[in-house]
Amino acid sequence: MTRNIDLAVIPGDGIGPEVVEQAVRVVEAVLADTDTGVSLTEYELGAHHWLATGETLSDATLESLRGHEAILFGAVGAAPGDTRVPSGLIERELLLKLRFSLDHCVNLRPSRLYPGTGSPLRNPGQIDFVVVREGTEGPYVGNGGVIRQGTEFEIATEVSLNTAHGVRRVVRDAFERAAARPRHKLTLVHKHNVLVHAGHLWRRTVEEIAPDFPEVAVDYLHVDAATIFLVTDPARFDVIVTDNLFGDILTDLAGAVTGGIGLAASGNINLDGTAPSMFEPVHGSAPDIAGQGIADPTAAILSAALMLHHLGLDDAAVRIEQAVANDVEQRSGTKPRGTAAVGDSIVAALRGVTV
Ligand SMILES: NC(=O)C1=CN([C@@H]2O[C@H](COP(=O)(O)OP(=O)(O)OC[C@H]3O[C@@H](n4cnc5c(N)ncnc54)[C@H](O)[C@@H]3O)[C@@H](O)[C@H]2O)C=CC1
Ligand SMILES: CC(C)CC(=O)C(=O)O
Ligand SMILES: [Mg+2]
Repeated sequence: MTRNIDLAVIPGDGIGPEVVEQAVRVVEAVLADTDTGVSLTEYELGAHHWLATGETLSDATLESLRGHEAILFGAVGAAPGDTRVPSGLIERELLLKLRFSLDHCVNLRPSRLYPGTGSPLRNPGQIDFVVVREGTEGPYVGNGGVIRQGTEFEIATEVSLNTAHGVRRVVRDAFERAAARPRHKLTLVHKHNVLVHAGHLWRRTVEEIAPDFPEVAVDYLHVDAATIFLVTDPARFDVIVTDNLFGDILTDLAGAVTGGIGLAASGNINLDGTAPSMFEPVHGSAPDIAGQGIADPTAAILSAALMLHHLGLDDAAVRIEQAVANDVEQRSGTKPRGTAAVGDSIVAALRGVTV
């Protein structure tokens, strides 16, 4: 064994543990054929853990997580109707606290229509783009408040925070990704016709950085128009750069048009290596299907592949992606399989893939 990767695993709530179990199996299977080993440390966190202990994410747990090379994350959050868990508590005090504390400024969300995947679109074309969503700022920072609560004069604010530093590093990362991809195209998505303060910062930043990447063609869409094109002509996109909220919404839509949210992977990237990056499916804890063994683990498995790329284990990552592509190709027209059956099938498909 020449290398051992030290992973933290946070299965979370609902379908999180179900899909992470399959992702871990696939990582272990792909590395079994290599001289890289893997150590896993599981962290019990999420709404269920808060109900049992009152802990969302303690400083000690956060410090311990910092010591790992990467984090594989399932999903967290209670069912929207579960009144035992205050809405937003787990999302803010666990998930967003992790992303913010570990400086996960780039939320990387690739979207690819695998051959054989059913898209709800009649003529989807070749969909292969990546959304570079800002991950630590925007309207998700909790900058707001309520006054005169419960009265007819109640005022609630939720202020979007955008720093020059935060926007610049994400935009530069998006340009670098566009330059490294064959089509060399970058689309800024915002709403700068109305959100003139934040929007103009994003726009000026793109204009400032563009000359460093003359090979990258830049265009711009307002977010409402972007939703149209994601449905009518998703093949036009290559790299999209956008803020935290718009990126959240666009990537669920992107998941839907590329065959379902159960296929959509993501990475929360710490760009300067000061903390571990974290890899998770785009979807949430899906309380409506939790415990039934029917969640699609493919998004979690593809997130694990993104993690292996990030750790420099490109051959292992490409093998997983190819095994997924082979498996997905055989799905068309067949009965949906359960979570474990999809994991079995992808582990089996790995055997036939060499790089
Ligand atoms: N990263 C995270 O941990 C996230 C957590 N959440 C939390 O998850 C909980 C549920 O949120 P929702 O808005 O319902 O979003 P969701 O993504 O959990 O579910 C939306 C729909 O997609 C389906 N779905 C999701 N993943 C699937 C999979 N792997 N296979 C098959 N179907 C799948 C669900 O059954 C549901 O019908 C909430 O507490 C929310 O705050 C939501 C999004 C991200
Ligand atoms: C609960 C949100 C903060 C997470 C989410 O929906 C996402 O990151 O896609
Ligand atoms: Mg989301």
